Amino acid sequence: MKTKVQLRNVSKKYTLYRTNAEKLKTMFTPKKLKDQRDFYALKNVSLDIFEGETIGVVGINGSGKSTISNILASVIPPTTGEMNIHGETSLIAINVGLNNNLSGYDNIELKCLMHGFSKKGITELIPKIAAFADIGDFIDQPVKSYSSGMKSRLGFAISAHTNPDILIVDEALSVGDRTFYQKCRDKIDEFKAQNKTIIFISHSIGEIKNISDRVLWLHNGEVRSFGEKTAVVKEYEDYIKWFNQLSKEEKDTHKQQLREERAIFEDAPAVAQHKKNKSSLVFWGQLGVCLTAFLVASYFLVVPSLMAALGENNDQDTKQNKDVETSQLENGSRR
Ligand SMILES: Nc1ncnc2c1ncn2[C@@H]1O[C@H](COP(=O)(O)OP(=O)(O)OP(=O)(O)O)[C@@H](O)[C@H]1O
Repeated sequence: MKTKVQLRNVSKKYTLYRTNAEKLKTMFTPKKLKDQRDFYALKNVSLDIFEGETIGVVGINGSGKSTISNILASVIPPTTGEMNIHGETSLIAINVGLNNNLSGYDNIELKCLMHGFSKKGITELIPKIAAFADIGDFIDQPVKSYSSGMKSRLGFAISAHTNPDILIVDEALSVGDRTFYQKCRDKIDEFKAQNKTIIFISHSIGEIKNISDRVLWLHNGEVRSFGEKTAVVKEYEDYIKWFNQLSKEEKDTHKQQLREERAIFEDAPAVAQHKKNKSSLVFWGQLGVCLTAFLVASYFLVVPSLMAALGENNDQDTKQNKDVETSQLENGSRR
C-alpha cells in the first residue's frame, strides 16, 4: 500500500500572551519563565495514512483536529517533527482558504490558479464549480457577505473540482443543509471510488462511522487511538460517557489535569537552563563581535594616524640631523 501521509513526532506549540504589549515585549527580550504560558496544540503525533483510505478524525473541542488538518494542508507549519505528504492536499474548512474580500468568481479563479490550472482550464471549470456550489447571484458578491453554509458550499465545490490527491474536510459539511450534504457525500464517494485519500473531521459520530475506513481519536493534542473504526469510536464514546457521569468538581479536576498535561511546564528547568545558556551565548557572541569591530576600526583609524605622526617625527628628526650636520660642516670649513 502506498503511503500518502507520514507524520513522525509532529508537535505544534503555541504561546498564550495576556496582552499585545506582552507579545511585543517577548519579541525583544528573552521571556522570563514565570511569564511563560506555552502549550501543545498537538503533541508528538506519529501516524501513516495510505492511498485510498478515508480517515475519520474525532475528539472533543480543542483536542487538535483543526490543527492537524491545517498542518497537513500546509496552512501552518509544525513546530517540531517530520512530515511527508505524497500528493496535493486540498482543505475544505468553514473559515479557511477563501479570501473574504474577493467575490465567489474571483476566489474560484485564484484557487484554480494556485492549483496550476491554465486560463482555458479555469474558464471551463468556473461554470461547473458555480453550478455545484449553487449559491445563485451571490457568486459575484464578496465572500464576506456569505453565510457559513454558502462559504462551505463554495469551498467544497472548488476543492472537489481541482482534483486533489488528498482531500481534507474539516467540519465543512456540518454547516450545509441536507441537500448540499447529500451532494458532498456523493462527491466523497466518487473520490473514494477513484482511490483518493480523504481525511474527514467531524463531531457527528454517525457521519464518521458511515464515511471512514479507520478512525483517529485525538485527545488533548495527542493520538489516543488510531485504527479500526468501530473499536476506536467505541473507545471515544466510552470516554464521553465516563466524562458525562462525573460530578461538576470531578469534571473540573479532570479538565485541570488535561490542561496541566498539555502545558509546557514539566521541562521548565531544562527550558530555563537552555534559555540561560542561549542568552549568555548570545551575550558573549555580541561582545565578541563588538570587540572585533572595535579592534578593526582602531587598526584602520588609529594606526594610519600613528604612522603619520611617527613619519612627521622622523622627518623632523632627519631635518634636525641634517641641520646639525650642516652646521658641523659649516663650522669645520670655517676652521
Ligand atoms: N493560533 C492559535 N494560537 C493559540 N492557540 C491556538 C491557536 N490555534 C489553536 N489553538 C489552540 O490549540 C488547541 C487545539 O485547537 P484546534 O482548533 O486544533 O482544536 P479542535 O479539536 O479542532 O477543536 P474544535 O472541535 O473546537 O474545532 C486549542 O486549545 C486551541 O485553543
